[in-house]
Amino acid sequence: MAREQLNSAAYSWNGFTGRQELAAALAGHVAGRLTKAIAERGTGLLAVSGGTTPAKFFAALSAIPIAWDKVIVTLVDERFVPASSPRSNAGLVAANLLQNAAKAARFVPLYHEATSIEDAASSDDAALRSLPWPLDVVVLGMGPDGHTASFFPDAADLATLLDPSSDRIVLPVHAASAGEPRLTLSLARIVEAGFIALHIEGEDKRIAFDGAVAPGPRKPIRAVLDAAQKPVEVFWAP
Ligand SMILES: O=C(O)[C@H](O)[C@@H](O)[C@H](O)[C@H](O)COP(=O)(O)O
Repeated sequence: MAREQLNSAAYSWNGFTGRQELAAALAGHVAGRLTKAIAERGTGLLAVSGGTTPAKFFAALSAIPIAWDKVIVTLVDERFVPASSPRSNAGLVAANLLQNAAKAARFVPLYHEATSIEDAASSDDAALRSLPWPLDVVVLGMGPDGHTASFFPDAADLATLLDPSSDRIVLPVHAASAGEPRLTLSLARIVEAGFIALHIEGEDKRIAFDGAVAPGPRKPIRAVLDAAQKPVEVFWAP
């Protein structure tokens, strides 16, 4: 269990001594919340982030024998690349999460060929409306710059991405620091989730998180903490 628990109104800190211990604990929490959702409403809706951090957590979660055939997995955000690209979050999820018991889950990707990122976001927005919102579980990552999802500090139209009253599900993102155009869930859909986990590892990210919650210029992760309807559960290991 967590070695260090600090609470505040906006988040609960769960510190672990090792990354494998964190992965097992986070996987257990997510599996439990999905099982509860399935019992309450017949399905569990999970959104996960990509990047380099989640692989151990995905592997641990994939092996837990819950009713995966009643789980829908989608992405918090996606790079505007096909699943075959090494940059693809859909590819990361396919290789690490949709394995073992979790192979039975339904996966809803964000990327598909389109003439522009705006067109892709609009068609995603229409297509994902049929999912059983709100999210039951969302697992966020965070960059050293305090971005989460694809809410990059230098994103054009960042205010639209962070609008807690938005009725959008998927939005397009243009941000020089992102590497390529992105598709992202809106903050509004993220903060209404039943369980919001923030999975970060390493001293650099702990320092970045501490900086984001301290007084000062508001970083995107702080916008999520401020708007979340329940405390965000932070899972951190060195
Ligand atoms: O597509 C992505 O990259 C993610 O969704 C993004 O929000 C990620 O969680 C952070 O950038 C942290 O990435 P790392 O895990 O690689 O540090």
